[in-house]
Amino acid sequence: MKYISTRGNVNEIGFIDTVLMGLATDGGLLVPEQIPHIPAEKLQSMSKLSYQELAYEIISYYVDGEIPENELKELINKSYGTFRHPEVTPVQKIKDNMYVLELFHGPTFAFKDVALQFLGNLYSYIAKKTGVTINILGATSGDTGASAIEGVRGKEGIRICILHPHGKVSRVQELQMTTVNDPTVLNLAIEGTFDDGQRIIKEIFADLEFKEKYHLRAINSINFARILAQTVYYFYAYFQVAKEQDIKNLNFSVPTGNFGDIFAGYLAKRMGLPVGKLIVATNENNILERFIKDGVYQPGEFRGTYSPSMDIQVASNFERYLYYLLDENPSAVRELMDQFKSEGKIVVGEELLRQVQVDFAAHGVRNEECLQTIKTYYADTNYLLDPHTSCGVAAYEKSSIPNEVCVTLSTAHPAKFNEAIELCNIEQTYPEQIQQLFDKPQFLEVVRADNEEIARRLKKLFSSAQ
Ligand SMILES: N[C@@H](CCOP(=O)(O)O)C(=O)O
Repeated sequence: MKYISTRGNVNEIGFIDTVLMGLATDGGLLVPEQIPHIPAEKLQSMSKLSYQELAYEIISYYVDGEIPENELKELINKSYGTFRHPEVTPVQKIKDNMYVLELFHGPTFAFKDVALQFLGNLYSYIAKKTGVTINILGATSGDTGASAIEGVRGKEGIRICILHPHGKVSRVQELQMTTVNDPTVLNLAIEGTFDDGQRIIKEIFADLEFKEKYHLRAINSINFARILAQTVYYFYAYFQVAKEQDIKNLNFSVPTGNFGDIFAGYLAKRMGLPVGKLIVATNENNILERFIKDGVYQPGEFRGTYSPSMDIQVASNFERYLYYLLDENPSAVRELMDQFKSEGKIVVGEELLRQVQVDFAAHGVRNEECLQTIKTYYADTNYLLDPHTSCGVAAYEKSSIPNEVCVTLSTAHPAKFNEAIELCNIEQTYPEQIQQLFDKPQFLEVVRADNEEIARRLKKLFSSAQ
């Protein structure tokens, strides 16, 4: 399997080099040259596998022999051995036609653990095998940061710097990241939004001399390994629901900000999984909803919401989707991305929009609607939704397919977002791992959202001895 850039100016590379490159050197995103297609009979045989066995099958298509079978299996087993549920990502039926895929049973209680436990172990494996240095730079709107730190901390030869928007993540998200006291971990709280952080890291990655000199690696979903690991749970969910229901195509409602999680579902569909509609659930930061409904991709004004992990304007993985929408034509992608840079928007015509709407539906959930959905579901089903999952469920309810079977991705545990839960007058019990965070000291520095300032901090962190 070879990987290429959505913008067409990177020579094809293998899986490990793709992981190490993160953001493509031409500014685009790396994608497989050809998406593998899994025949129906093979899918049938996969349906009985455990999560770990299934992960091995799916991931192997993309690793394509670069990691020996026993080592890849070991890496996968180690990654999912840290999950609190034997099924890793269990599916719960909430009501007729409505399932929730619980992705929050990993160490930091968010779906990011599914990919970042894997990526942390993968980086460690690559470092040991090849001797390369792994210095990670990432941006978070709340969940990726803690999950990435948890995925790599204590692993020899790995250092990590995470930017988060100061005061714009939940209390628990902040504590999960900033109570880590380790010289190899640097938390910078930037004065700005997640979009500022994501822009800064992309600009720093684009400085190829700096990237090479300091061995910068990515943990955000710009790294294809993130998408790949997230693809597995779409297959797993499909197989679990198919055991209970006679389904042909299964719909998924996906709370999304950076378009990574839903792009993983799109990839699963292109691999042959019978997926119906992918419902894009956003909050009031609804650039993706507007694109899917009207074909106009244009950032709006930042809105603080109860689902801070989705407080995102510019969705990184949108470019990967554009690449497929534009028939894998890198020049067309380049042209649109240049237009986005110069004019601040991308507009697609009616024909392309029709294609978009074949695969996707969308709903942007208002703040009040998010809280109301938490309250209603708690009252009716006794199931406590976190505010991101609540957006997913609300988007499903608003879509035109409420009589078809749908799985909503539950991206986080409600204990991470008590700010919203307490406004619903619901008292929750914190899991022990979260409760203990409240007594710990914090380690973070507040900095200006300024490339030079961040680069200065990085040089210091990445030049220090481990
Ligand atoms: N919602 C994310 C934002 C970063 O997204 P990623 O999938 O690219 O890591 C977060 O919680 O940090």
